[in-house]
Amino acid sequence: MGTVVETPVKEADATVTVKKPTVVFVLGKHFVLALSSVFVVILSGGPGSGKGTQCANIVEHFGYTHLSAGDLLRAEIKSGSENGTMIQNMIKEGKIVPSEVTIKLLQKAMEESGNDKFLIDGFPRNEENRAAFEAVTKIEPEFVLFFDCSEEEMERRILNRNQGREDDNVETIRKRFKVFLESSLPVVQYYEAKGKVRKIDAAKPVAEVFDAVKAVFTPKDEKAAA
Ligand SMILES: Nc1ncnc2c1ncn2[C@@H]1O[C@H](COP(=O)(O)OP(=O)(O)O)[C@@H](O)[C@H]1O
Ligand SMILES: Nc1ccn([C@@H]2O[C@H](COP(=O)(O)OP(=O)(O)O)[C@@H](O)[C@H]2O)c(=O)n1
Ligand SMILES: [Mg+2]
Repeated sequence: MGTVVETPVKEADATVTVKKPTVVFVLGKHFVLALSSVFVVILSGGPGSGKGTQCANIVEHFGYTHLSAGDLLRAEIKSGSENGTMIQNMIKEGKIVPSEVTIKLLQKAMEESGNDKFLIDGFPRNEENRAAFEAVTKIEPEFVLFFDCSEEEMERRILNRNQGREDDNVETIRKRFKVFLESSLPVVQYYEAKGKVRKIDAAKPVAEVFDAVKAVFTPKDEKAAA
């Protein structure tokens, strides 16, 4: 994780170890590590556009840690957490879980990973997600990979996904498409205005999509040398 200087910080009777230049601040009664020195890439795109599939490829080739907001929320349901029922109902309805819940899961996963390069898949999904994440973590993504795919193709893929997901049915898919258009696309537009969006034609076969993804991750000087 780069050069790490460990500094003990004391607050009340809690002691945490901070890795510089990480910033620590207090949210409610809990310490929250703001991992402002990490390298974050956001993956956005409609449900079924292939985000998870390409994340697995990126992890293998470029050594990132993959954090899927949906996977973290599904694991939280399985863990028997007090928020489990609420999360399950939101997912069944295709609604976005309150940011506080998702951000805590993301932060915990980042802190436990031991890595400093993250793919954040399926987050932020609305303006509330984005603003809360930035306010709490101070993390600014390096870029946003946007997977562009037609609803027709995404629906076909989801109905063949076979992962036993409760939201992979026509009724919920339609709701998720609506949420994507109304709530998630504006976030992509926000990053677009900052010049951070790298748009990928995600309707192509997996290997071709990965070729396009690889080109985004490969530093320019390496591309010139190749
Ligand atoms: N480029 C592709 N072409 C065809 N099928 C794909 C492609 N990418 C992913 N899939 C399949 O489509 C389904 C949805 O992909 P997934 O990676 O779970 O998407 P997302 O995380 O964006 O919802 C999976 O069954 C996956 O195997
Ligand atoms: N930031 C997020 C991401 C997912 N979710 C919930 O989790 C569901 C599944 O998300 P996902 O990322 O696993 O879905 P896919 O795009 O992979 O199909 C969403 O439809 C939301 O109900 C959320 O509430 N907030
Ligand atoms: Mg996914």
